[in-house]
Amino acid sequence: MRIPAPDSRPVALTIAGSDSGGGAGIQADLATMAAHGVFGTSAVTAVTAQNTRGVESSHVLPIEEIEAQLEAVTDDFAVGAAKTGMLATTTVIETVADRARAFDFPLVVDPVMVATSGDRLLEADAERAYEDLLGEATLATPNADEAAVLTDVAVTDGESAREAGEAILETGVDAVLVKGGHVPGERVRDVLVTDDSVRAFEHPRVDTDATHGSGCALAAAIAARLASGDSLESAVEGATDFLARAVRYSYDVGEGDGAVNHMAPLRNQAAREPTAEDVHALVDRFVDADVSSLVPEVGMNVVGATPYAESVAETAAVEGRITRTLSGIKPNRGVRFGASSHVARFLLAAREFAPDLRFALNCRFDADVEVALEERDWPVAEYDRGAQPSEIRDTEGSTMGWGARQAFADREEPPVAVIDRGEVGKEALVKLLAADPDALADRALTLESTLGQ
Ligand SMILES: Cc1ncc(CO)c(N)n1
Repeated sequence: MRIPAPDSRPVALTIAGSDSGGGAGIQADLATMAAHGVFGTSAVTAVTAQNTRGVESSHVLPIEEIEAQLEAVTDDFAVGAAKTGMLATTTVIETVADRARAFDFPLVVDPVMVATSGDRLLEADAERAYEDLLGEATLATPNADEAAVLTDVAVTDGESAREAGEAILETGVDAVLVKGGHVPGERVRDVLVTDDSVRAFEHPRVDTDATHGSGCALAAAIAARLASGDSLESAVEGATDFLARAVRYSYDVGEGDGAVNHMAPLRNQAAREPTAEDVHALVDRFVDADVSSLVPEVGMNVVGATPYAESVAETAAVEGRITRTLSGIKPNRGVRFGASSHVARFLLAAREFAPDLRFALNCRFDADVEVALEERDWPVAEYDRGAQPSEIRDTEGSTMGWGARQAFADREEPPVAVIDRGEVGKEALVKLLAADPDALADRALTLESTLGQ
């Protein structure tokens, strides 16, 4: 027999409704907790018949059954934090408020009233019951609509968010996160208000309607992080970052708008090693094929982004680049995450337009390369460094983001090669991009053999 190796985990609890569609409610909360390395327990308040299009019907469990679940969980597990979602009726809210008096762990209350689809999840007039529950809570996470119902303050900007947060603090809750998802604007601003501080957490807005389950995921992520020992501020910071990625890489499921991707951050983490191996294998292929004729003076780099990469630290590349030798080419050091700045930033900026692009490299560029590219008849774009406004160069500190925007914006088909003709002191280069390593290798090797003809 083998000895067991038990895995000890923080425990979190969700008190919420079931979403048969899987994107919100209990299902979202447990997935989010699992994605945070936290063991998730649950007390189901109601069962909804729901999908990505809307809520068909909803059945509230008998109050004794909700209490029995709360009792079963808190009696046995060392719960580190809890969250509430759909509580459905005044009676359920009051029961949870009553139970919460004995909780010795933080409680996050997401005052769920209406689903993203527009369907009600709380009986009419039950909103007032939230006051008692909030009095027992560590954090409330209202969106602008919920904040307006709870306070009569219309949340339209940072100032009104603070005002609404302060009004909700009157219930006795320790902190309020007034979410900005429903407030129009280029950036989403979630404002955390406590008795002695106000702090905004900002993210660029993702142009999507696939936000089903976003509020559930955010509150569950905060609870999971609190259960793991985070401070409130760092739990909110980590959870809003988590949600930003879950929204950008939403699940394309169902006929409706789709749901947030609770697993994107975890899958991204898990993809690091295979991504680094892909870069390694690409470098080996290029060394074996001796693509010297493609290697620029500054050296070539080969970059691989994890599938949900958002930063240079999530791209693998060759440390010290690949350079020419007397007998061929060689990578100067190993493959490491964050090793490329130039090509990695270009790839990340290109992913703002074509998010499936994951691999890129930079090649030498001259008139022969240009002829070879023309012969292949690939979609090719270019940008002119000289045309870059100096303010952008100063604020972004690099030409890569701007260059990618020039090359990718307003095109039907993303380019597979992007020419940078350089300028005085900047070598001309062409960058090749692809969704998978084989496509990148094929393009590089095809370009190399076309050049050799
Ligand atoms: C069960 C349930 N809880 C919460 C929400 C809010 O998105 C939903 N749609 N369904």
